[in-house]
Amino acid sequence: MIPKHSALIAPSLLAGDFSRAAEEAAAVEAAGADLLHLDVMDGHFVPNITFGAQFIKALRPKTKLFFDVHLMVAPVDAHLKAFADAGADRIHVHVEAGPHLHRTLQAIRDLGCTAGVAINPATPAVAVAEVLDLVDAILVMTVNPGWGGQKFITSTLPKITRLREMADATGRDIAVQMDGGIDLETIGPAHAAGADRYVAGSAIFGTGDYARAIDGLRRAALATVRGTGEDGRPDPMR
Ligand SMILES: O=C(CO)[C@H](O)[C@H](O)COP(=O)(O)O
Repeated sequence: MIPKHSALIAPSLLAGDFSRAAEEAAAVEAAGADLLHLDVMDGHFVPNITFGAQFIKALRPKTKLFFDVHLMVAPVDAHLKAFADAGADRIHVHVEAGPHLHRTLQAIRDLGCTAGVAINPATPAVAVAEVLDLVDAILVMTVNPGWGGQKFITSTLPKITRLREMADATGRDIAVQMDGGIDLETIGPAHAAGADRYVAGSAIFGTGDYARAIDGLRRAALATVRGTGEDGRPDPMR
């Protein structure tokens, strides 16, 4: 398969310095990031606890980056409005978080955000088939959610291709977004499999040069696409 899609880079603040969160957000914006990925963990759906809507609201005036909010939270419905009010542009919820995914995705849209459905490594692609009309992105977990700095699970690659095919079959422009263990080695195979946007924490915030890291990831992805003239920076709102 030759992906026709470009490569957007979404630094995950999870790997940044929380004591300087606003500076970190501004720094990746200046370094050429396409989106800012914000990982909200509840200590229940996943073992770790990070931050909530108040934190995101405080960050909102500090950067113009698209806020790509990943809720690893169950149950989630009662919290959606707080994240929309805080300034989320897209809210991803997990297919595994239940109990009424269709209602949850509709609620996100009714709040004025775009919706993404996140899918864990052990969950088959077909689990999202009935909600594709409600989402603008599929967030494919390429690690088990809960922590940054984990190893990319290569057995997720065939699922990326299946999800790309399912997304394209809708005739709508649905992003297929990788999350976890993305680095210079893994981004190429993920892109070749059909992904078009990439969450990267350690591979950006773990370096001393964010611009070089972001540019390197984008180039490494696009290098796998034969004949592309794309610059990798289309509209992140889609
Ligand atoms: O959702 C996540 C973990 O649940 C993180 O976004 C993800 O792990 C990114 O971090 P890294 O690039 O360091 O793997």
